[in-house]
Amino acid sequence: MTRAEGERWVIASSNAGKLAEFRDLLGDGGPACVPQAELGVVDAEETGLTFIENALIKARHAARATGLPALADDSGLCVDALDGAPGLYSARYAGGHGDAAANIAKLLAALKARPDAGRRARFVAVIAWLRHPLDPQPVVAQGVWHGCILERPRGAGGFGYDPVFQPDGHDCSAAELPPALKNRLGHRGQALLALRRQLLDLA
Ligand SMILES: O=c1nc[nH]c2c1ncn2[C@H]1C[C@H](O)[C@@H](COP(=O)(O)OP(=O)(O)OP(=O)(O)O)O1
Ligand SMILES: [Mg+2]
Repeated sequence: MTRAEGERWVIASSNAGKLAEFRDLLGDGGPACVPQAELGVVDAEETGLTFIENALIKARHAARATGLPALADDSGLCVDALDGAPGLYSARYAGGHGDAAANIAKLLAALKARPDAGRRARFVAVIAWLRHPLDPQPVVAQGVWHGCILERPRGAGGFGYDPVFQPDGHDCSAAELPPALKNRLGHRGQALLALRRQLLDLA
């Protein structure tokens, strides 16, 4: 990212997989990006009804708690045959928060015996950046990654639903892709690229 040298942003996420991707995607030379937990920020309550609302809620919460510009990601997996579920509730699909194995088991059960056409899905990430908690002009960008849901998990990389998501154009799961390739192709990488373009336009 290209903002003033010496600047610090808080990354408003507690998800280790996302934080690792942000670290790689944001790279060196931009603002120092500090995960919210390192600054003592606890998770915001995700009360929104859309990815955009939740991304803004998380960014505003971290900006308020730290006094720093804040970057947040709200993301999820939307499955066509399930009318877009688990969607906004991807992290808590099976009840507890962030239990990837339980979430995957519930998803595979919901899609049991579905033919290929019913297994179309997309990852969606909305990233919001706020200068301060009352910033009236947040910068917001979305990324989408299309694919389908596999019949069983494959691979040990990535996080969340990656082992059951086969991106279009690839013969493997997202958890089997080299991390740099997932970052370049994936919803989060696409959203960050779009955000970066907007920030450059504002500079
Ligand atoms: O690249 C991904 N690969 C696999 N799974 C993914 C991905 N991106 C989002 N997902 C799924 C799992 C995650 O748990 C949920 C997001 O929920 P979401 O509330 O945005 O994140 P979270 O609660 O895990 O962390 P936080 O809110 O602190 O950023 O969607
Ligand atoms: Mg969350």
